[in-house]
Amino acid sequence: MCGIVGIVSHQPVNQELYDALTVLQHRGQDAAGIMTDADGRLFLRKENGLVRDVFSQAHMETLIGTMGIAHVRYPTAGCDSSAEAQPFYVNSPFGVALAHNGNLTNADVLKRDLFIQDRRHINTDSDSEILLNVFAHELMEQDKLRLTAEDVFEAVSRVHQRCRGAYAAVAMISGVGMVGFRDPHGIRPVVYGKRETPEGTDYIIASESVALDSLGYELIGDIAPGEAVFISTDGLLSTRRCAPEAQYATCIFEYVYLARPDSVIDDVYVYKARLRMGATLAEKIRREWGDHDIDVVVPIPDTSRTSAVQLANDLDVPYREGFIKNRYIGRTFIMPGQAQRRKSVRQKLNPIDLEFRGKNVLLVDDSIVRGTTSREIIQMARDAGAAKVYFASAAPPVRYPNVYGIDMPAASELVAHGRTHEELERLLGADRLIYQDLDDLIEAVRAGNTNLKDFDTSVFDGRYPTQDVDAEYLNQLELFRSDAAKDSKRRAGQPVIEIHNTA
Ligand SMILES: O=P(O)(O)OC[C@H]1O[C@H](OP(=O)(O)OP(=O)(O)O)[C@H](O)[C@@H]1O
Ligand SMILES: NC(=O)CC[C@H](N)C(=O)O
Ligand SMILES: [Mg+2]
Repeated sequence: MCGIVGIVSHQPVNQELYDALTVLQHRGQDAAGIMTDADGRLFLRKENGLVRDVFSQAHMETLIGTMGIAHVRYPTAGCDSSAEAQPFYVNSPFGVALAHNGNLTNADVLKRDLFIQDRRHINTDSDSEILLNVFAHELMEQDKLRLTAEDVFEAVSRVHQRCRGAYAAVAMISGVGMVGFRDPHGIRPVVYGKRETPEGTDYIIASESVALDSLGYELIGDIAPGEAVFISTDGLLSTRRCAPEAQYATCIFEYVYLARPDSVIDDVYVYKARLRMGATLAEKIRREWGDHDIDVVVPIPDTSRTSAVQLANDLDVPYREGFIKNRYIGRTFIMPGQAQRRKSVRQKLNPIDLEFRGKNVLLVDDSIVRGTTSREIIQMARDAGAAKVYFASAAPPVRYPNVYGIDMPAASELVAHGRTHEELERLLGADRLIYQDLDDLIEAVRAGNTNLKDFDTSVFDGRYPTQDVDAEYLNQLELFRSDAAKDSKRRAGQPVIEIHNTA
């Protein structure tokens, strides 16, 4: 999923970009980067690691300038080398840098076209470097010595014509300004906002509204599907719809798990959507299991808490924090490699056995993907003395790969893929397993904004809104990006020679 942010300010932007990245850390834990522009000179620091580890005091002091973009990465293409950390940069035209959240589904074709038609060089396997080069090429095609907002919008329109898949991006054109754009399905979120200062208006573009809240910016709105927002270096903002056929198909998994609950995406409060998920799940339990014998509802921290509170409330059953989370362990789902994920669940969560002993416990999670968390947790609840362990998921079974910026490339790694409900119950070791229905999930989100007609629900129903994902594409993806394929690459231990322009 990745987190992106860009700021055009009247003050140095280094600290604000850093602070925004820490607030977006939940979107990517593998690498982080900041690039700033000070009067036409660009400064870049990017490296693998968490935000707090990547930037030292010395780096921060060197990242000067009043315009900049930044990124936290969770890889979905290429590899996890620091050479593919973002922002990416090309020197022509004018010097362009880009940070991308999402995943292109026609990266191979684009890469070939860039080489053969556009005579551009791509140096990594990252689709984001491809996106940058398509954008830079189309800017070049405007053939202007001084680019205007209209020229930038034209280039974005051409990007929409050439690129397929998911992309929420922020790009900086040295000496010209900053542009944020979102693919015509609006699959990944991106918002923009402003802050009035005595020197003038500062602008921000970011993956989630929580970044604006924490920096004191006021939300102007979401960048709509196919829309672009341009802020010139002298602080003028303009927007344009750059794709005629644009229509919302926001990734519904953002509301289930990816986004922070205190963010608002496409006018829907993520927190309220999660409360409604808990309510519909409670309704389903009452409908199908009227004589349930649940003594206590226990969430699996962190993300499921919001749904679990509402579920417990509606069932009129006590809600208890039976698992304590180690606050120094990050999100396990977005960690690379299954071995690390499995180990992290045990390090991350520890039961308070008082809450389990002799009780019928309903554990609640936001989703079951590979089944890493649920399998471990159910066993931990039993070890802690639970009489019965039931398990509820606020999302339907995840059965299909994601191709739009979540690293779930292989159906075979998804625990619900090709398994019946009973098989899953047995495999996870639950006395009863309850999944949210897809229609209920959609309604739980749509209730916040009834203008949202469609969502990207591909991980639940295999319906890919970009309509270019077929069995052949998914087979290739599994071949190259499954855990096994990535592990064997890592084991091969090939050294990576990087291109950096840091001091
Ligand atoms: O079935 P799985 O493959 O285990 O994936 C699902 C789990 O992963 C996520 O938790 P994570 O620890 O990443 O983050 P959280 O602290 O935000 O809940 C999610 O909230 C589920 O608990
Ligand atoms: N999760 C994402 O948004 C990833 C962005 C891009 N595809 C990368 O791998 O770096
Ligand atoms: Mg979790």
